[in-house]
Amino acid sequence: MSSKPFVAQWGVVGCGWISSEFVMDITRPTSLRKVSDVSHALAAVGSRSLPKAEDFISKYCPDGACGQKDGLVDFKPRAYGSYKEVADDPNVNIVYVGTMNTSHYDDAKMALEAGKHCLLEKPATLNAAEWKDLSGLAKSRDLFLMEAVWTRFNPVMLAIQQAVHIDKVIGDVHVVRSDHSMDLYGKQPDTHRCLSADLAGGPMLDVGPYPMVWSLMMLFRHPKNDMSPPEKVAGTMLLHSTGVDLATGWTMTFPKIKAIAYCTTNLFEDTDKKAHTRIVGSEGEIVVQGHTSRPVGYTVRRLIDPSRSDGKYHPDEVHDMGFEGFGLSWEADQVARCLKAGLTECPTMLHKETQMTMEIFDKLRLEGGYHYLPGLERIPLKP
Ligand SMILES: NC(=O)C1=CN([C@@H]2O[C@H](COP(=O)(O)OP(=O)(O)OC[C@H]3O[C@@H](n4cnc5c(N)ncnc54)[C@H](OP(=O)(O)O)[C@@H]3O)[C@@H](O)[C@H]2O)C=CC1
Ligand SMILES: O=C1OC[C@@H](O)[C@H](O)[C@H]1O
Repeated sequence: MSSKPFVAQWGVVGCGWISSEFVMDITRPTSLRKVSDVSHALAAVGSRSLPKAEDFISKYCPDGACGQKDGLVDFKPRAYGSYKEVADDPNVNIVYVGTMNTSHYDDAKMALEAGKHCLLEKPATLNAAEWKDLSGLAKSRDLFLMEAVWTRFNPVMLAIQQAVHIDKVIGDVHVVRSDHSMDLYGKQPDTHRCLSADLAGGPMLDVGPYPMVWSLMMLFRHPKNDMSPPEKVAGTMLLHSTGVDLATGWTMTFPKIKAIAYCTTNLFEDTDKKAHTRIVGSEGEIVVQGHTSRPVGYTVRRLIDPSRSDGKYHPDEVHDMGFEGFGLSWEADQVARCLKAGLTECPTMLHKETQMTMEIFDKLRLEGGYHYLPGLERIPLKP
């Protein structure tokens, strides 16, 4: 006899684009992805404007999420004209923060102080000091907190991790090259959230987490690296007239496994969707397809004779793993499992990985000359 699934009861704050993808993904039937241990309910949606929250619910989730459609809970989603009311709603046990970078810290803190778990969009905070404070607050209250780096939970990422770490299909991994760039410069106004200093824009904070996640999942989390942080991190940044970065590149070394990551991001070009991330080992390479944040497949290219450097490969092994939806459901399912198990952090997206990422971004920003406008950081970096 199958037992009833655990239901995560979500409250969503911010009625923008990614929040709409999130609620549509938690509305998709869990059976489509063969999940039966957890489910999702949408308890509340909050916006700075009540009519916007009402419109959001009627457009994306009038009947709630999959758990409501399956009759697992009996409440409907409620609309609120403030974020605080979402956190205070008794049906909400976890708040999804889908607001601007500049209010992530405040919105997550508000949720935690209301006694609610929190899934916080990337970049988690503006600096490492803010994240340290938030993660300490979550721990002290025995609450779950996670930065929403959804790519970690994508089955393509997990299949490649298995192929590289366990099945060793490319031998010893030595190089990860990963890019996430977007063609926005000169095509969007400087008020766009990715170009604006008021909104702490720039590609490093916006899409830099994706080259980072490929590097961390392949190298930092390599069993032989034993979660040792990169020994050396070096970067270069090109600044926009608004003060945010327009292009940033950084390298990270992992000497325990003789590996290096080359990460890049800019606002001048759209990343090549057929080869955004390349993982190279002693016996071949893996080339990832799709968006850097949303991989949909990968190709394994095995060297015919790994002892030679003649560039001759066996025929490509193509793994097409396309899926329906945006791809946030796996992340939501994993968060629900963590809540069910009473965890305060997710084993595959640890607080210390967000901390390390924020420290690297702080270093790249300071060395690159990207300084936030006064007052944006709630906890300023120590000089
Ligand atoms: N995981 C992923 O794939 C993605 C993650 N993101 C992340 O999600 C966050 C939101 O991005 P996105 O959804 O694209 O942005 P949108 O502009 O579509 O929406 C952001 C929402 O933030 C709220 N908000 C709060 N303060 C402000 C403000 N001062 N100005 C404007 N909006 C404000 C608004 O909600 P309201 O008006 O309802 O209060 C707005 O709708 C970003 O931090 C981004 O990094 C973004 C895209 C993809
Ligand atoms: O996280 C993201 O992924 C997709 C991009 O389009 C978006 O700007 C970014 O925030």
